[in-house]
Amino acid sequence: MIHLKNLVIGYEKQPLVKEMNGCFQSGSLTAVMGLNGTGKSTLLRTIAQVQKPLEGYIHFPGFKEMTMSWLPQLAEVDRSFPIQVMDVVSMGCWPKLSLFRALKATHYHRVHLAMEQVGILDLANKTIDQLSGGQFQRMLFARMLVENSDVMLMDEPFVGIDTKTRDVLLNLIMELHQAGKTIIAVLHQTDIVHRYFSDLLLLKEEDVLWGKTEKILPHFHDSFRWAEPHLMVNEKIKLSIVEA
Ligand SMILES: Nc1ncnc2c1ncn2[C@@H]1O[C@H](COP(=O)(O)OP(=O)(O)OP(=O)(O)O)[C@@H](O)[C@H]1O
Repeated sequence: MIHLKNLVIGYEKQPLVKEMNGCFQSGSLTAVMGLNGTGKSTLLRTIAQVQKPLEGYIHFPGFKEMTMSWLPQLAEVDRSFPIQVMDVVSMGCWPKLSLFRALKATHYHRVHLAMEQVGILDLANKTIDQLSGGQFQRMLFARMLVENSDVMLMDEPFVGIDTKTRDVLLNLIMELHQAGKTIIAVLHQTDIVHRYFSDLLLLKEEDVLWGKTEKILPHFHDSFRWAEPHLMVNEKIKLSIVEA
């Protein structure tokens, strides 16, 4: 469980939203929504402990040795670095390796499997500057699969990618959820949140609403009447895992 207690997030002593209290249960699937600039990414960074809260704290009861991984926003990542796809995905093994220890056959097997799951095996030897947005996101997702952490934080996983990639990643998120991972994802797509995410944390100006999606989502529509049509995805999306 991830417990937020009187948590205030922000920068330079300026809070972004009201204090937060509540829990992400282990194995829960939570969407974080809100208008631009309300603090969604800041909340993820604070949970990941790369940023300090202004007030309050986060603790992790029930986890003995909790591991956490992070899927960054595509726009935040430097895509010009001269490195191959396979090397990026292999980085997912690093947190579990002691310093300077080489990858073993089992690690390579995991890397291979993850690239296969996201459909980028044929891109293994390409450098990352040769990838499309969707291929790049699949690669970052494969790295996260290799990390296999207890908690997975995803910052706008479906922005800047094609619908086919979105469906592949959404299927994998559902599989990870069924495997018991705790998933917290910043999302803008209300129909995906409505259909697939059981819990919703909604950041509104000066307010935080948190609970079951069916109760909270209508409040998002209140503040989002001007929702950008291109962010609303096709209702015909087919997900094998959900329909099985
Ligand atoms: N390092 C920083 N220092 C100061 N202010 C920052 C910093 N990073 C972000 N901010 C500001 O904090 C606010 C919240 O930013 P954040 O990226 O968390 O919002 P968001 O809800 O994720 O937005 P979006 O939907 O546009 O990604 C914004 O007004 C932003 O300009």
